[in-house]
Amino acid sequence: MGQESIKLEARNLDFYYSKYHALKNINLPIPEKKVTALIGPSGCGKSTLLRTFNRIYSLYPGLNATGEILLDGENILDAKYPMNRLRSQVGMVFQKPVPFPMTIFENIAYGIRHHERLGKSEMNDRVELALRQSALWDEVKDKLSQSALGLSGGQQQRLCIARAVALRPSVLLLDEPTSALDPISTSRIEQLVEELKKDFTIAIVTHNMQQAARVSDYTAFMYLGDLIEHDATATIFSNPSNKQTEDYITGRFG
Ligand SMILES: Nc1ncnc2c1ncn2[C@@H]1O[C@H](COP(=O)(O)OP(=O)(O)OP(=O)(O)O)[C@@H](O)[C@H]1O
Repeated sequence: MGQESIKLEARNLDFYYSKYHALKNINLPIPEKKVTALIGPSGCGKSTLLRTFNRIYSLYPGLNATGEILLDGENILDAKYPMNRLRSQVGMVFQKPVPFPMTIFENIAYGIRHHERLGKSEMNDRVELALRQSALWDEVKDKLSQSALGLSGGQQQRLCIARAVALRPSVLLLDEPTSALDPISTSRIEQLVEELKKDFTIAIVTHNMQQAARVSDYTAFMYLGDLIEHDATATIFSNPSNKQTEDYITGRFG
């Protein structure tokens, strides 16, 4: 690891789906304003780990995390950590873009209203900024009052990113954000991730190793609920220390 400051950090993190032990003693620092990729074969726990970072699992009974996840040094797993604050600090974007069945403008404004009261012109500015930050503004500025469902898949995914950044989080979690998209839309999202890391700390789950190599600064390789290796992306892809990591990145399994 370099000298970056650590924004988010899993410490001795275990996670259970009822009795199933899905994450085993995970220790992972996520440096600020960098991209950290989580990779590993299907079922290794990448999405589970990403979801613990915003405690989304706490919506479901029977799921349990132990250990700590520190966000700016505060443990977000602590029941006293306010969920509202967590939701505004840590934004999430899912695999399949799911815009709300509303106008493009309302898709962004809706979430903002849950957290803040803004006047009309302030709201307009915030919506515009979010759309600019997501590289969507030029394509939608003349149709903000049209339904978001009329956008292409790639545009819908950038709208979902806009919806997340509109709440001004410090961390963005991206769960296989391009796996439902064509190559051109994928490449736009990858460029966007490069831009977004100037303002946000990003963790991205991807099953696409070329994507991890292209977009991330750090890569964590997981296998069967264990974090096997975590290092600078260049090191993981050129000189991994662990044999399992090497086998995975060279395509020998997974
Ligand atoms: N809601 C759930 N209830 C029970 N077990 C679950 C649940 N969700 C995931 N699991 C199990 O936890 C393990 C990790 O799943 P997870 O989705 O985190 O893996 P992943 O690495 O993201 O896989 P993929 O690349 O296929 O999405 C798997 O064995 C999975 O079957």
